Amino acid sequence: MAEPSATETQSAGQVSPGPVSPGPVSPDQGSGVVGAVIATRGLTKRYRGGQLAVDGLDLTVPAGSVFGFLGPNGSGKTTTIRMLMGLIEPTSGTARVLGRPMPRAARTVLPRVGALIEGPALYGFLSGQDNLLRYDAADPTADPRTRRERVAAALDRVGLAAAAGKKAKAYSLGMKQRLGLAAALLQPRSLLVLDEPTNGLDPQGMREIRALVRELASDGTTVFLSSHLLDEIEQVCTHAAVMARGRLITQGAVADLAAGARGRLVVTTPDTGEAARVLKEQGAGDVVVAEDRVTAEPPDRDLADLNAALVAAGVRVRGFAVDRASLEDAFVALTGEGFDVAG
Ligand SMILES: Nc1ncnc2c1ncn2[C@@H]1O[C@H](COP(=O)(O)OP(=O)(O)OP(=O)(O)O)[C@@H](O)[C@H]1O
Repeated sequence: MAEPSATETQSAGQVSPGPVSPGPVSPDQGSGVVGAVIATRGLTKRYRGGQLAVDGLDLTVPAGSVFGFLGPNGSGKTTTIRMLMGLIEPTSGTARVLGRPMPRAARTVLPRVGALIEGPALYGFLSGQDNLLRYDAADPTADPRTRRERVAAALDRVGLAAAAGKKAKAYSLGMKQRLGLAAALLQPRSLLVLDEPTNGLDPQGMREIRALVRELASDGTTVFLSSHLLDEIEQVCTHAAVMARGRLITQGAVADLAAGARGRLVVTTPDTGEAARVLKEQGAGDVVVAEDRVTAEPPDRDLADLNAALVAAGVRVRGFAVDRASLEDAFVALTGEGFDVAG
């Protein structure tokens, strides 16, 4: 299968339902992982130029999760999503979505999947409502007699009912993204796949989309969303997988991933210079002084001894705490490098 060009990928922004009636699809059927909505084994993509974009990916997305697919730009997220959606063929390995192999079962699977990939393809000169009517009309399985109700319900679901008659070109970026989500929600979906849904949005737009994702997930729809923003994943997702350079670094419940890493030690003191010296002497790593605080990676020993050493050296300790570990700490601990986000 030929690789779609950038423009083809854009026009595939909404994966329109295929002509085949979906029929019952059990999420765990044949995936080998009970309850997995997405399961990949050794999934690999090498582009024609030789670029190894995805390398032996074993991904398991539990049913009902809000699953964050996290990684810096270029780590292989979009390539993975394009393989999951049957837009490109893997070089090797397998991908099952809703229990069926992709891309082979695309016509059966895609009607159950709402997708928003690389931004929605919208007609600016049409109203939000008319855009959705067109999307719905392009779906051969959609009953024209109930089209208006479906469109109204989708607009309502994403909070655009009041702006339904406004031309899409007058929408803010956040509203455009919400309209894209409404298009993905015209039919009942078992899975929503959102590629960087908050990319390019201002903080208000980001909040809107995050709130909407949480709400969509609350009715049990599995949501798979990619992001290069660690805090976004922490705020929205129940589960996450972390990618770096095409490889899976870790995956699991967000709480477990962060718990696997130690947070930073924070010492508040007027004697920062002396505190930094003692912390280094005691084996703390990456000691940083900022105003009246010294932060460091805690050494692998009882922190009570560390505090005692500070006090014994005459450091007046106002505060001594270990910050809650974040996913970023987990990423740094796992890869030995910072979560470098370009753009
Ligand atoms: N069509 C293509 N042909 C050749 N190389 C590609 C192609 N698409 C992506 N790549 C390369 O594959 C690697 C992974 O890219 P991919 O777009 O999947 O990453 P990503 O994590 O989604 O990043 P971004 O958020 O920037 O899209 C990158 O090095 C990229 O340059």
